[in-house]
Amino acid sequence: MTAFIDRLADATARQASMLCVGLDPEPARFPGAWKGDAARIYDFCAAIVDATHDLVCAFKPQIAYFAAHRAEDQLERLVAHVRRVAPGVPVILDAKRGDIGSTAEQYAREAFERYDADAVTLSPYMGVDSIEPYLRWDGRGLILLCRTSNPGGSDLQNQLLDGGERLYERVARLAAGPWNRDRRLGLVVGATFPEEIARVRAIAPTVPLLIPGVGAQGGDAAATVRAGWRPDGPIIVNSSRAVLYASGGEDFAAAARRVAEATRELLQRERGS
Ligand SMILES: O=C(O)c1cc(=O)[nH]c(=O)n1[C@@H]1O[C@H](COP(=O)(O)O)[C@@H](O)[C@H]1O
Repeated sequence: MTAFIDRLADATARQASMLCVGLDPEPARFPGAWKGDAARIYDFCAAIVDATHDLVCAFKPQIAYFAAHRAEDQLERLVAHVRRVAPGVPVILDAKRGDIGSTAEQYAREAFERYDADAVTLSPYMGVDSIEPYLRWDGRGLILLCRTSNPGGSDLQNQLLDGGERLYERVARLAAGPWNRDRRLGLVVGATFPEEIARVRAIAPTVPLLIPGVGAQGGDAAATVRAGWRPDGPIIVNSSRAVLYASGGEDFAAAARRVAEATRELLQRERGS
């Protein structure tokens, strides 16, 4: 299998996009007759995929939004749908897993076999043996939480370690160096913290950065590109709710496309400047 980082680079170049649309379906926010109907999760997400797949470098389904509604089968169908309509667009399964090796083997199987994801988000805090099982899956990407977008992310990730390095900086250094076999690792850094994005980019110049937090969380998309993008250092800027719920009406898919298009343009413009 081609490496995730190469598939991502292809999609970014072909679609001229650093935008990732996050698939976080909330039935309570579905339009019209679909409102509150968890059986429509696939239909809702497939409509978003159909409306945006030529504008994105990746899709990122968040597993909890499916599992909470016993809709894992709909997630499987959704990934198959992405494969059909947008075969070159990578799917990042946002699962934030982290466990001992034997359990991690099961999580890896879930992400890469059951859901056929190109990459998965992981917590790095159980150490290198907790991510090794995922590395056995040829070509798949592992994206480690580094400096998350939420306010409480500072509680632990900003702690100073012996030697003067912050915890998130240590994660970035490990992901750029000793842990990064075959360029398989990426890092999550929140759009809400552009200074930390720049710091992570300095430590890990070529590691792909998944950057959530633009749109609903108020992160600065332009500052994100300035801090994180390099010609040889890809960024994947995720927006979920701002795209999915751009309109609560029957025109939700067209409205999602408009927001995705505007966000893509904004990101591309900043890259050129
Ligand atoms: O790993 C993630 O994707 C993630 C990390 C992080 O630091 N912050 C963060 O918001 N996310 C996810 O990114 C998405 C953000 O959604 P919106 O705020 O609606 O764009 C959600 O699926 C979150 O679970």
